[in-house]
Amino acid sequence: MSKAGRQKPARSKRLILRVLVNSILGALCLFFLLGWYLWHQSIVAEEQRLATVAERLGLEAESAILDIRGLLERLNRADIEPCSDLHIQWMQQEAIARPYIRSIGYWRAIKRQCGAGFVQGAILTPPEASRIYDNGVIAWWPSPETAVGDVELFLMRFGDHDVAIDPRLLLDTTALDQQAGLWVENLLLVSSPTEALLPEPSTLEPGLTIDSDRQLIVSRFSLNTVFPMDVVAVQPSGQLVERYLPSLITAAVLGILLIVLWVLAVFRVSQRQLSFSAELTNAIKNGNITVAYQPIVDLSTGRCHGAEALARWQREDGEIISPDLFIPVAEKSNSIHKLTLLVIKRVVEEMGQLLATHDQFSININLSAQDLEHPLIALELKHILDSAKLPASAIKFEITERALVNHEDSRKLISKLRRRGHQMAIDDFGTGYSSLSYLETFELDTLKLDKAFVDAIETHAVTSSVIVHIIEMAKSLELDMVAEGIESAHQVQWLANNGVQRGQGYYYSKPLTAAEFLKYHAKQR
Ligand SMILES: Nc1nc2c(ncn2[C@@H]2O[C@@H]3COP(=O)(O)O[C@H]4[C@@H](O)[C@H](n5cnc6c(=O)[nH]c(N)nc65)O[C@@H]4COP(=O)(O)O[C@H]3[C@H]2O)c(=O)[nH]1
Repeated sequence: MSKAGRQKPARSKRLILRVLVNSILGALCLFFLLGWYLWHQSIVAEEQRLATVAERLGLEAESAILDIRGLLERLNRADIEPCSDLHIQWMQQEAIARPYIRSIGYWRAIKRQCGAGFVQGAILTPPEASRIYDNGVIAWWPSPETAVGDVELFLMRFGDHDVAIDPRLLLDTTALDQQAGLWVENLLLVSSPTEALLPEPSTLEPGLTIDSDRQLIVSRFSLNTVFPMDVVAVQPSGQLVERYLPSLITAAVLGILLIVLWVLAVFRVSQRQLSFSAELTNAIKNGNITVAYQPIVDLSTGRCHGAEALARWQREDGEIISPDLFIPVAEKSNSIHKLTLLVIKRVVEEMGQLLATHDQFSININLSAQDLEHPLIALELKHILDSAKLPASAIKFEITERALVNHEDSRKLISKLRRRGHQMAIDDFGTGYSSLSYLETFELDTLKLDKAFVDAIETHAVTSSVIVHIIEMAKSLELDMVAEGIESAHQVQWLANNGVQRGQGYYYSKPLTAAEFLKYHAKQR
């Protein structure tokens, strides 16, 4: 093996490196994008959590105030002797049923006459009210004058009754790790914890605010049923990091692990593919491609009139690779043109003598789509045949339907080659997308019936009826027909009866080496 053959080409190393760098960059982009998305989602979830806390606390406070107002209305409406035993007993029951009510009192004009609850009697007689609302509610903000023990109560009077509320119990922050406060008209009624430094609601927009100076997320929830109330809940934004850091670290570790696995997989696959492709390029460069010949036989006489040249690649380790595998790789790596030229040269070397002495004998060579677009192929072919003094009729070309897709280039080359005397066959017809009208626009001589249709002869497969149509079509286009993949005498009979002139297949012979084929041909005489 040549030195060039042993060395992995620098080009493929560069390609692997490029694929690796690209896949690492791609994976990193994905990683950071995903990280950013997760982080963003965590912030949104956290903000949502805080907003929900503020809303829940606000709604609970509001429901207590509404409940109190309803109770006061009921007490006012009751037809009962004020400050009678029954009245006091009723107020007592209502007071102890609600944890936030310290006392319920009965007023006449500006004086509390009697009361019940934890603070009994008429002791709560604070001076001037803080607010008188249009809805009839009169409020006293918590102050030393409303204090009972060390708790300053919030008084709310409606009609002849009032209620002393322990504001601490309007804000249930049990099991919360946020700080919160309840305001009635910009007056802080209660906060939890008591020493919490909370921003005034008037300084905040309703909803969420990020206080980046103090590194806080703040949520304000406002209500205005009985009187204006606000709940402000606060949490340090650092808590977010604390809460989500462990799961983010786990995700990052998993992500890095996946990236490593992904890059390794990409590396292995590209290394395999590129080394396969590089190995093939070397094999073509070093001429390590052989040609097998499969006889093409006249179906009625059984005589061999030609052969199809089929490329073979035997790797270093002796493994024979099917052309179905390496032809697409050669096409992708742009070495198909060199491969085609190599096959043409081999055919001329190995079959030149036979072709020169048998003017009815010809060899079919496959052209790929890229060959039809190559600007030099016609020139190079002419040069090879002229050097061997062979006429153009000695070589026929097979093109697949796929190769006809880029039809302008294909049409030009087909026309040029035919003018020189080469015959053109369409291969694998019926397996692609050609229609009859499309086919008509090309100058062709032969139609090769694909093995799939031959296999289906006289079976119930759908393809068995298609072959009849393809044969009719070939006849109407005046194309010769060669059937591929014949494996039985029955198929030969059927094809011959239906007007197919020639065929190839294991029934006659498998593809042979050059020496075997020359022997096979010699026996025909
Ligand atoms: N089971 C079965 N198979 C049969 C029978 N008779 C022939 N074959 C196989 O069918 C394929 C016929 O070649 P194709 O249709 O041109 O299909 C060819 C052709 O399209 C492509 N190919 C082969 N050599 C070249 C080449 O030099 N250049 C290009 N561009 N393509 C090539 O590779 C394809 C596969 O080639 P191969 O593997 O050699 O496979 C060959 C042949 O070995 C049969 O009775 N039974």
